[in-house]
Amino acid sequence: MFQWQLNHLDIAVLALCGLLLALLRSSYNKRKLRTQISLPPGPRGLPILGNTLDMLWCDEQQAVTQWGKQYGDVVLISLLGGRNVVYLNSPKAINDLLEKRSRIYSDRPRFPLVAETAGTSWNFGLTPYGESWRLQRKIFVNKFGVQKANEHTKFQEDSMKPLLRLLLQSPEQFLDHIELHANRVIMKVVYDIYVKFHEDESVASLRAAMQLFFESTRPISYLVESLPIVKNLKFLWPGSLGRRSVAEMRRVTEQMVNSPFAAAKTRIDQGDYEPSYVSDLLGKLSTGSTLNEEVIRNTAAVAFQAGSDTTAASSTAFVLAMTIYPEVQRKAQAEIDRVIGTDRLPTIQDKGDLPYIFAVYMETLRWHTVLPQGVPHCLQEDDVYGNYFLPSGSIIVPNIWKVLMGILHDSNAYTDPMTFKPERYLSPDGTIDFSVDPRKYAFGFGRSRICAGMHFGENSVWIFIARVLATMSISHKIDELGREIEVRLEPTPGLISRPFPFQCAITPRSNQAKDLIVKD
Ligand code: HEM
Repeated sequence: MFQWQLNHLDIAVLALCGLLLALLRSSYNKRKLRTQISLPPGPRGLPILGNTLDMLWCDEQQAVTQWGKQYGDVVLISLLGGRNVVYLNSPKAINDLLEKRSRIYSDRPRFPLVAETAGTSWNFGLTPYGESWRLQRKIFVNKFGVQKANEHTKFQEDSMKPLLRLLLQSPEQFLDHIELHANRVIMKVVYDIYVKFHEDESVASLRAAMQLFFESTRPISYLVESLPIVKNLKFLWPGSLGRRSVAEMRRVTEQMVNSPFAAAKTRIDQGDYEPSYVSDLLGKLSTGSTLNEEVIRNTAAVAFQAGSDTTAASSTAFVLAMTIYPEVQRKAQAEIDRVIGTDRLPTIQDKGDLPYIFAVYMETLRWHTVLPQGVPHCLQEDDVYGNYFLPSGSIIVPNIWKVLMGILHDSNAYTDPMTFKPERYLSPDGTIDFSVDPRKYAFGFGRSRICAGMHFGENSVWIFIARVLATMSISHKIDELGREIEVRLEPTPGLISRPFPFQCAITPRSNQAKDLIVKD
């Protein structure tokens, strides 16, 4: 009988043929897919320019939401140079792609104008999915993740008193006070620097760098990548960028990254410091470790940049909501009075006993979306979703605002979405119903890219809400003719959104509340 014995060479040749066949088949399948299925729908673009002009001269959030209504859950637009931007407009599309397929959806696109003006290499929140990002995120999460967030609560609580005192003294400047407070918390925890005033030198560089950052992340930035000549046509750059020299813009960011770190280090060297993110990590430096001073300095600056404006924006949105919805304020204060009493301030330990306050926090995150379009992700491989082909390299934008304003219509959870209604999260027995938790969207997506400071941020915003409610009454400001000054939620445009400045009246709830604020 015929017998065929395989030697090592035959096996190797067979394995190679198998591999080749598999590669050919996969490439054939991909080509077939490209021709058989179509790109997602989207607004018709111009030849060569694609939808570039739409992106330059429109309110992006409005345009994107309109496209969502017209074209559905997944919308694609193309930019000059062939770059595709895919908008995800439903919780299902976001979950299916950014969560379930996070392996290939966790990269970041290049931010060419940020790279030009501020540099991106120091900021792991903007760097590509890879080893360096992984290392820095790990270090960061070790200090700010769910396990560690509670280690910072003491300062988050203590810093509320100086804020409440400022609100007593000059309530009309509440927006500045909230910003000072947010900066103060993050600067103390990260660098052990106590920010004294709103205009304090230590945060001036952050303010200037954030302005740069907002302007550099506008849609025009992708044009710089598609058409490098735009780099030299500075009159096309958004906001103030065109009027400033690149060297000056770089200096601002370098100052934000370097100055507080240097100040913290000097104090540590002199032995005159309290523990902070920087001192803890500097204490762990050892030869041969992947941790080094540069990584500590850069990740500290990321916390400073990502953690200030976001918490200030949410806290401000809460004050606006309380101005417009006095009945919510009354209910929340009644819960605090009932559970905590009036002779002490709530602490983070009380969170679980105050479900209505937690519902107010959740509704604050939903009602005003701080990052309405998240931070863009980037697709690393060609992919197929339903009947759509999604090309590798596409910029993927989760339309968080649309989702938080429109999702779950079927379950009635987010009906009447423009109204601030904490009751949406409460079960009939008064406990929280987490099935419609807006945190699933407000903090971004994918185990690897979800907000790395969400637990810390939650504690900051929650304690702000609870202590302001415990001690202050927020209401409409009255004008000279005795009329209420009308206010409404109008979000500022940009990557990080705040409510546009508004007026309100903030007064102590009672003499007892005042005593709690004033006494040490
Ligand atoms: C209300 C407060 C906050 C909100 C709503 C918020 C929201 C977000 C969102 C939507 C993202 C994008 C996630 C994605 O790519 O899908 C993000 C990323 C990030 N956030 Fe937050 N954030 C908040 C507070 C903070 C705080 C306090 C810190 C730091 C202490 C922080 C640090 C970061 C970092 C480092 C990233 C980038 C993560 C990465 O790319 O690996 N955030 N945040």
